[in-house]
Amino acid sequence: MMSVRERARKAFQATRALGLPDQEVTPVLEHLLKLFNNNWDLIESEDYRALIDAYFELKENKGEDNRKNVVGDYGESSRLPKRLCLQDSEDQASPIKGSARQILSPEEHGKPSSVNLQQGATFLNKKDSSSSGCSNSCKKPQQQPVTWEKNRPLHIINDITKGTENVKISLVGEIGKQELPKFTYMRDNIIYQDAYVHISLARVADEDCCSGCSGDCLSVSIPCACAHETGGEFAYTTDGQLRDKFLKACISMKQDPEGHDSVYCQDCPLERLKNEYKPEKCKGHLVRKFIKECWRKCGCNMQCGNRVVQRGITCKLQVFWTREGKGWGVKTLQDLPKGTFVCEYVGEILTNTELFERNLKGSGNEKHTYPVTLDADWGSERVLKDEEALCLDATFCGNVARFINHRCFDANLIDIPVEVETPDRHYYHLALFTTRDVRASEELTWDYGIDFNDDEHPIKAFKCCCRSAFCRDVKR
Ligand SMILES: C[S@@+](CC[C@H](N)C(=O)[O-])C[C@H]1O[C@@H](n2cnc3c(N)ncnc32)[C@H](O)[C@@H]1O
Repeated sequence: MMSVRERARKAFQATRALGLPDQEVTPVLEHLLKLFNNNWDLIESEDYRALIDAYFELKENKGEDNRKNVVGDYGESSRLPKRLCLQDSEDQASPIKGSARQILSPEEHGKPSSVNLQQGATFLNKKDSSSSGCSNSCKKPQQQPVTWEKNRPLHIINDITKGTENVKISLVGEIGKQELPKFTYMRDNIIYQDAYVHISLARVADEDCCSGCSGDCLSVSIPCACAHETGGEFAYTTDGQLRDKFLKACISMKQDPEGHDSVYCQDCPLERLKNEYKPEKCKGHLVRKFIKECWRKCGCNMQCGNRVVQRGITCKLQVFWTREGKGWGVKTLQDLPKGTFVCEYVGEILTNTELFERNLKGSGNEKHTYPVTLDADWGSERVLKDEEALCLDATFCGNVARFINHRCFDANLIDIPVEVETPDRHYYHLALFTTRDVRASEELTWDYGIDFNDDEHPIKAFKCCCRSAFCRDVKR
């Protein structure tokens, strides 16, 4: 059991990470403790969400000049900050639900009383500059911590994962301002219909696993067969981060694709989609670096250091509404060192043809799109059959990664292919790792690798609002 002193120290550590001065946080903390009957769990839940929101609400209400009177601002009222309106998806147990219900008055609760994340989302993208309201003249080289600006009631879903992940992932929006996302949360990829993904132990050759190992493969002096893919050295360090050299090579490949090897399909599935009868020549696919994780045929245990992605999300993340016209986005609620695994991009596994057919069924006016092509193996010698040219589509079913927005060139995440269950490279996992140290409350982004000038691409590019100094969407 942590002492009060220790708990207070941790609370200040969290607020300091956001740049909030201790002397201003102290009275807010004291007030909330009184309100919550010294229940520290309520202060600590959601990464000190109640404390941080109370602080910002007060600041916004009173303005810079009145900060010194912070204690008096709450007076003896037993109200929660009105921006805190807590909701759960119906089958979730929220740590603050009981207390929130007791404390909030009906008008403070706001309108909606329950949230369902249902199926039935939209699909295709539209180059819609009017709704985004952004232009490339508003560039900033660095991503900034995300905080709430306006004094509006907040809408919080305690856990969008409905208990399927190791950690809860909350969603925060402004009531009445934006529609809640409609999709089914899924922790793992699932085949939609025609995709050929053959997972069988018989397909895993002896040289593709380490049946002779035991315990943790990273703790032995001579790396086992599972390190062959990454040049005889595991991709991970014993701290669970990506090895710097490996990460650097992946980033360099992403940032300078022309300077790296590409392979060309004999009959490119992407070109076939653009023009079935007269496909153009393959434009090339980058030869990607793969991570290979130990799996079921390996002798090591689940805690083996070479099993990171398959153990799932461990970082504290939050879905929030972005202000730049990108829709929902994801931020981290904790500092993340460089090379940290954040999450996998999860969706339905579709063939490219199925994706194309889905596109045709859509209205063409959908604002956001969620497909990612699994083309890291498309350039191998053989011709890919249709059922082997795959993509992940998170439109209807997916995990938190479906909310992560794009940033050109200097994104703080990078996508890396990961082999887990099958050595067949037309199916693999796509994992997102930090490219640098990321501070708590920064928005997480990855470079989707979009060519904003490719007007022929079956999925139209959006108007980019990434604000990177290196934004590639310069034409418009
Ligand atoms: C995978 S989703 C990301 C989550 C999405 N923002 C949402 O609200 O569900 C991709 C879509 O988000 C939007 N988006 C992502 N990054 C963007 C950016 N840099 N600029 C503008 N829109 C962006 C685009 O509409 C894109 O089709």
